[in-house]
This record gives sequence, C-alpha cells and structure tokens, in this order.
Amino acid sequence: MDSSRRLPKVSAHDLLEIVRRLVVSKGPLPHAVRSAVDELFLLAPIRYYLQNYTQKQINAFATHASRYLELYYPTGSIEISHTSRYSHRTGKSELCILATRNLASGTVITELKGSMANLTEEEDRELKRTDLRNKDIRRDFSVIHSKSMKKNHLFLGPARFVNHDCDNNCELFREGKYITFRVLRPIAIGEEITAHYGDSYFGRKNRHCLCETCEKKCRGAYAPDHTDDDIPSDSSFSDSDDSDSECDDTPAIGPDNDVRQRQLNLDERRTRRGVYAVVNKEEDQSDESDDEDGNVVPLAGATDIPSPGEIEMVTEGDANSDLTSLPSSRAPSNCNQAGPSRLHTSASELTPISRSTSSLSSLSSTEGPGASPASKAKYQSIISTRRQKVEAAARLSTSTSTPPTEDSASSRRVTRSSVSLTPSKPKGEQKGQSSVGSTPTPRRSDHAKAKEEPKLKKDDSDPRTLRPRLSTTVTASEPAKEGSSKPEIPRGPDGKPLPICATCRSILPVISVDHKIVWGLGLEKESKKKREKQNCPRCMRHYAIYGEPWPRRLPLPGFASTFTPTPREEMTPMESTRKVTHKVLPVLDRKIAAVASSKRKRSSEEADEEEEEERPTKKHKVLQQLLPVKRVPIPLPEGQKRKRGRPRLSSLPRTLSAPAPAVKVEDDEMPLHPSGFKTQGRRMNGRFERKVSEPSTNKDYDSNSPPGRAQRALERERMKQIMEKDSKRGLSDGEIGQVAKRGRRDDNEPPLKKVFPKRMVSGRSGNLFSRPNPMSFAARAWANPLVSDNGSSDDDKGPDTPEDSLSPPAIVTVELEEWERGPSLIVTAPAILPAYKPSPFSFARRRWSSLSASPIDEQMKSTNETRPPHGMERILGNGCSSSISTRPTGYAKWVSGNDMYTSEEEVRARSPIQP
Ligand SMILES: C[S@@+](CC[C@H](N)C(=O)[O-])C[C@H]1O[C@@H](n2cnc3c(N)ncnc32)[C@H](O)[C@@H]1O
Repeated sequence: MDSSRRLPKVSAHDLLEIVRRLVVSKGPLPHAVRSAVDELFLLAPIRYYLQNYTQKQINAFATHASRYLELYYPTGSIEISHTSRYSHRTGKSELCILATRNLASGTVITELKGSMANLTEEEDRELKRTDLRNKDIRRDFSVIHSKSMKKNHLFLGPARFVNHDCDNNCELFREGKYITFRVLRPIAIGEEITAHYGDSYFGRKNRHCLCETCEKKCRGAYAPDHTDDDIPSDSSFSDSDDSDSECDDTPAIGPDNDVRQRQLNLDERRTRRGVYAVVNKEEDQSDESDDEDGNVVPLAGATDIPSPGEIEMVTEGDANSDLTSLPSSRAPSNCNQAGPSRLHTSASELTPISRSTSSLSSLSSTEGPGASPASKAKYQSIISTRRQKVEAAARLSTSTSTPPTEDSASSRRVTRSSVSLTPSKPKGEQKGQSSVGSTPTPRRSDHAKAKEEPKLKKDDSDPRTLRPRLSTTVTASEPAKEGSSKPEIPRGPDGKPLPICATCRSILPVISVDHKIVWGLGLEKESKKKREKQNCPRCMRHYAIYGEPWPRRLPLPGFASTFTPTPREEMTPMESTRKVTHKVLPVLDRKIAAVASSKRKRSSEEADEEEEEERPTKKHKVLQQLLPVKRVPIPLPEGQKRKRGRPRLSSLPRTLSAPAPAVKVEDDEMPLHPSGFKTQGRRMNGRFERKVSEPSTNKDYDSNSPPGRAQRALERERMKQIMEKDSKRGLSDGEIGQVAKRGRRDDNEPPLKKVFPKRMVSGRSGNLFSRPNPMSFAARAWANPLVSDNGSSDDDKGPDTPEDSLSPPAIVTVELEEWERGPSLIVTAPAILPAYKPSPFSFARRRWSSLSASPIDEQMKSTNETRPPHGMERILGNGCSSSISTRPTGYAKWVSGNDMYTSEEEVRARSPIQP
C-alpha cells in the first residue's frame, strides 16, 4: 500500500455519466453495477492508476468501486452526503450517510458495506507518517483496531462514512470481511445513519464527542466544563491505547446497566453472500468465503480479519483515545438464518415520512421481512457499549420494537450540520409533510421526555466559520403548523434567517476543505430571490443524477423521466459478467487508444472547421459591423450530406438583403485584379484546395505596379544607348543631363515614368525613406530607376560579395500541382551560380563598392555563354535584364520588365533591345 499515492483524477463529468447510465439501466442490480464498473475501468486515469497493481488488487478495486456505485441505484436506501458537524475540529468537510427512504427498525442496510484491509506494520507506520510528510495529501481513511490482534485495519467502503452518535440508530455487524448495519429504530428519509464507535472513542467517556445527542444533552464536547486539552490531533495519529479501555465501560448514554448480558450465538451462519450474518472465526478466515463469483477478492491482503467483537474503530489522529474492549459477538442460539432481503421499494415509497404519529406508525408497516423483531435478535453489533449489550439482551426478551413517537420527534433540534430538521418537502409536492433531511436522529421516548435543552454555551464563543446554530427548537407540532401556514424559517442565534435549501429545506451547509471554506459562505448575504432558489449541494447532485428533485429517484408514476443520460458510446470490451483480467487489459488499452485518437481527430477536424468559419469572419469584420447579417447555412451540393455537427455556417451571407456599402478604394491603393479573384475550390470535407498558380497575363495589372528591377535595368540600358547616340551627335554634358532630366531620349520613345517610392504606412519601413543611409538609398534606387547617377554600366554589373563566391549553387525547386505530379522536379542551376541574398543592404553594398565586374561575369564574357540571372538580378550580356521570381509556392518564373516568361530564351527573344 502506498499511502502517499495520488488518486486518479477522473473527470467528474465522466463519472456522472456512468452513474446516470447506471440509474436508468434496466435489469438486475448486479448486472447494472458490473456494467458501470466496466465503464469505470475504461477511463484512462483509472487504467493508469491500476497499471501497476496485481490482478487481485484490480479485482479488489472493482469490488470496492461496485460498493459505491450500488448506492446510486434507484432502489438504494442511503446516500453519502456532506456534514459540517465536525469541520471545526478536523478542518475538512466530512461525510455522513443519510437515509434516502424510511427505514424500519431491524432493516439491514445491505448496501452500506464496509470491509477491512489488513495493514502490515510497515503500512501502519507509513499511514501515520503520511500526514507529517505530505501535508497536501488529506488522509481520508478510517482505521479499525483489533484488540486481540493488536493491530489496525483499514476500514473501507461506504460503511466507513457512518459517524458516531452516542444514541446511535444503527448497529454494526460483521460477516467475514464485510461490515454492515442494522437499523435499531425507525429512521426517516434524510436522517443520518449513526453507529456507536465505543464508549471512549472520543477521549475518555467520549468527552470530545460532537454528536447531536451530546449537543442536545450538553455533554461531550458540548459540556459546559469541556476543555480542548486532550483533543486528539490529526497529526498525532498513533496506535490506540487500550490501557484504560477495559475499565471504561460506562455507556455515555443509555439505560441503566441492570440487564444481565445474555450469551449470544457465535454460530450464526451465512445464508447468502451478504453482510448481515455473523460467521464464526474459522469460516471467517477462509478467503473464498465471501467471493460472490469466486474471483472477487474484497480487498488486497485481507487475510487475517479479526473475529467479531475484536474490532474497534480507531480514531484518525487520535493519540489519546481510550478504546473500548469489545466482547465477542454472540448471536442467540435459537436464531434462524433467514436474513432480510434487499429493500424493494417503489417510487411512492420515497416520499419523506411525516413526523405525525400516523406517518410514524406507517413506518412499521414498511418493515420488510428482514425487519421482523425476530430477525433483529440474530445480529450482534460488533461495536457495542454496555448499553448496547443491555439493549441487545433486552431485545431478545422483548420482540417488539418501539417506533418513535410524536414525543420523540419533538426533541429533534435543528443543528447546523449538513442537513436540517426543518419539516418540509421538495418544492411543489408533499405539502404538509415534513422533510426530514436531518442529521439529528429521532429520540427515543425516554430521552425525548428530557426537558428543553439548555442553550448551548459554546455557540457564542465558537470560533468556527460555520453557519450558526439555530436558536429555536423544532417540535413535532411544526408539521401541523406547516400545513396551515408558512414553514418556519430557521434563524441563527442573532435572529437572522439562515439560508435553506430550496428543495429539501435543510440549512445550507458550509463545506470546508483543509480549513478553507469551499462552499456555502456568504449565502446569507445573497438577495432574497437568489436565496430562495439556492439548493444545497446534495440536492443539486441528486438532480444531476436522477433528473428528479430530492429525494425522488424515479419519476412519478405516469411521468416520463426528465432526462436521458448519454448512451454508452463504446461497448465495453469485455462481457459485463467477466472479471477484469490481465488478458483483457491490452484489449482495453487498444480500445482506449482508439477512442482517444478518434476523439483527437474529431476535435482537430472540428477545430479546422471552426477556424475556417472564423477566418472570413475576421476578414469581413467591418462589413459585418456595418450590416446586421444573418448567418445562413451553405447549401451542400445535391446528394451530399454533412456528416456530423451543426450545419456549416457561412460567415457572410450569400445573399445580402441590403446592398453592400460602396468601398472606396484609394488611388494609391493596389487596385483589385480586374478579372476578380478566382474562388478557391473546396474539397468534400470543406477544406480549401490548393491554389492553382497561373502566370499573370494581365499587363495592365502589372503595369500599375512599380517597375521591377529588370525594367529598371532596361531603362538604364536605354538611357545608356541614348546618351551614346547623343554624344555621337555631339551634345554637351549639360545637354545630356537635360535630356536625362526631361526623360525624353527620343521622340518616338515613350516618356520615362517616374515612380516614387511608396510611403510605407508604419514601422521601420517608413523610416527607410526618410533617413539617408545605404538602406534608404537602396530602397530608393530600387524603386526609382531615374535616380540620377552617371549611368555607369559598372553599377549594373554588381560587386562580387563574399557570400557570392562561397555560397553553394542555388537550387530551384519546381513543384507541380497534385494532379500533374510525378516526382518533384528539381532544377539545379549551374554550379557557378552564387546565392544572392536580396536585401536593400546587399544592393547598397553593391552600389557603393567596387565597380569592377565580377569574376563570374568575366568568365561568362570569355565563354560567351548566357547563364541564369545572377541571383535575383543580373544584366545579361545582351543588355536585357532578367530576374528570377520565386513565389512562395515554389514556382520559378523568368521576369523581364513587366512581362513574365517561362524561359531565358523567351526573355531574350522578347527583349526590346536585340543584340
Ligand atoms: C469513521 S469516520 C466517519 C466518517 C467521517 N465523517 C469522514 O468523513 O471521513 C470517523 C471520523 O468522523 C468524525 N466523527 C464521527 N463521529 C463523530 C463524533 N460523534 N464526534 C466527533 N467526530 C466524529 C471524526 O473525525 C472521526 O475521526
């Protein structure tokens, strides 16, 4: 056992879905529970958690889980709920067990199971250390101490949430490794199930007990002279001290000990696998005895479970607890074996009982076969005080159970625990009936006759941050009052109304974890409207699971269920009746992996779709703001169906009811392509197809754009020729300059177009043009071919940069469209072609540096061969400028002037200046 282990983090939603499917599942309970366990085992965190455990341990886990899942079945009679009764001591919100139906005395609450796991000495020590070492790990286990074995056992299962009350309404039984409870007196819906831990569990004579009985009697921790001196602290968890337990045998509460204890029958036999019969020690030691189907081991390592009567609850963190020595359980020798059968109740039985005498008497009639007085005597509590022993003996002699009377109910008192006493019922129904939902247990008539409890002394000085206690006492007459007038609003000691649950009318709890309040604080301050709608966590959870208001678990006859749980998406990879074996684990793994990957795929596809939907939305944001447009679904081509999800919505309406507002295009803005943009094709799955890039043939479009480098080079070349002509004609330098300025070299030639650099809108690019540096110079030069210089052709040759000579040959990759794709075509330029990094900087460098021709050009000249452009730009030997334009798609094009050609030859052929 790894006491510091982290628990698997399972999504609450996943768990809720499993439980919801369980509650609506048809068929026998074990089958439904088994299916739910199978589903649980499909959850990745659970699988991850179990991966290192043995088969036996995995089975034990399955059994353990089934005990909890079983509670939710609609026929179940208990639920786990919060209680804040002990929070101020433990610092955490504790749990308790509440009845979800009326329980007759003698009823064995079969689903309230517990089991004990052996703790090795090392594990025991480890548990004690855990708290000190890992403060963030809350110890949430109970320990039972076996006096005869002098060792501790881990108490597991829902039974471990049964709290102690000095006047308990249930008693503990043990069968084999299981522990369960039998009802001692009628319990109403919502009432807490309590047991007796022992006379000295909470200190000597339970002087630190916080139970409701002690509260009412001003005893235990509520005693006027109570001191916190020896209150056990969580961190001082230690082995129980048995020393004074033998002598401390006085029951805290109960009748006089004048009834002689009877000899109880130890040979009680089990009639079926269950938890309500007592077995003898020999039988108890056999491991297989409690296996339902021969393969379920209740808990790992549970081999030497103590015999009945040898166990005691060991307080968590109780260093000083005085543990009571318990005698062996004995059942009467004349006992029959017939045990109580599982409770079968209809939805109508789920109505909370009334506290009126008539309702209470009806409780007796609900008693099942297991509730017969005779059956009561068959079981012996394993945690017994002297009072209980006396009572057990008394029960043997008298076969009648005393149902609570009106008087008994009158002694109920509302506390601030997780549930309230306020008689009520779920909204809109059960009018005139009391909601029980209360922690306080019904008093026996003898106790009930006790005088009005004195006001609690500790109330005012109580430093806890819990909801204040009520200052009023709820009496049995209240239900009657309630029927006629408004239900009484519970009030705190300050007279202010306490927030109550809209459904069960309990006082809303304050739930805290590690001394931090996580729920319920500040609810008093909410507006009246909000407060009236507020439900307690228990009722909220109940509704989430059953779709019915608490405490109903099934829809009313004639009404359909208000919700349908998500159907199981994947079948469990094993038969629900089969055990979880290591063989099936790989199958489960594969299944989980498949589910996970399909989920991932689905979510990525959905993300894609959403992105697609989003993109145009952003693009046309302005338009959308101007026009309140309605998103319309895009009609799919006939015969095509959208596979799943909501219909695709166009971000823009295809048909706008109002004409689109005119968008003014600024003159200096890039004009739209006259032929418009081609719509990009879409694939079946809605994704865009690749754009088919075509060479631009529209010269108008190109002519509007600034001249390219090739064009500028061409212009320079022309200029050079004109100047040469002029000089031949004998023009002076000044005249030549004027011609150049005039931009007219020949009457037949079109005027040179002066293109000013475009002003960049923002950022560094804007500065580029305003600051005199090589960068801005280069940019200007690129943009404007008429930047005056002496027209030296040397300029055009460009310098040879170190990169040029060192760089590896450029590789031009020509990609073909999918449809025309063979293998990718890679065109490798001649080895001499140096790489060129096109940047204003390198351009400037070339302009400013040496004017000599590069060695490459020299070589070219000498071999008289043409070669691909010098990087992005070079002056060809024939005076035609060409460049490579590499589009992002990887298409290579020859560009000359404004035109684009597919080959160098074409460039040369179409060059206006032929050699
Ligand atoms: C077996 S557990 C019961 C379940 C427990 N409430 C929980 O949520 O884990 C025993 C613990 O419950 C609390 N408890 C139960 N009954 C109590 C009582 N009468 N007085 C004080 N603490 C009690 C103590 O913290 C005790 O250690």
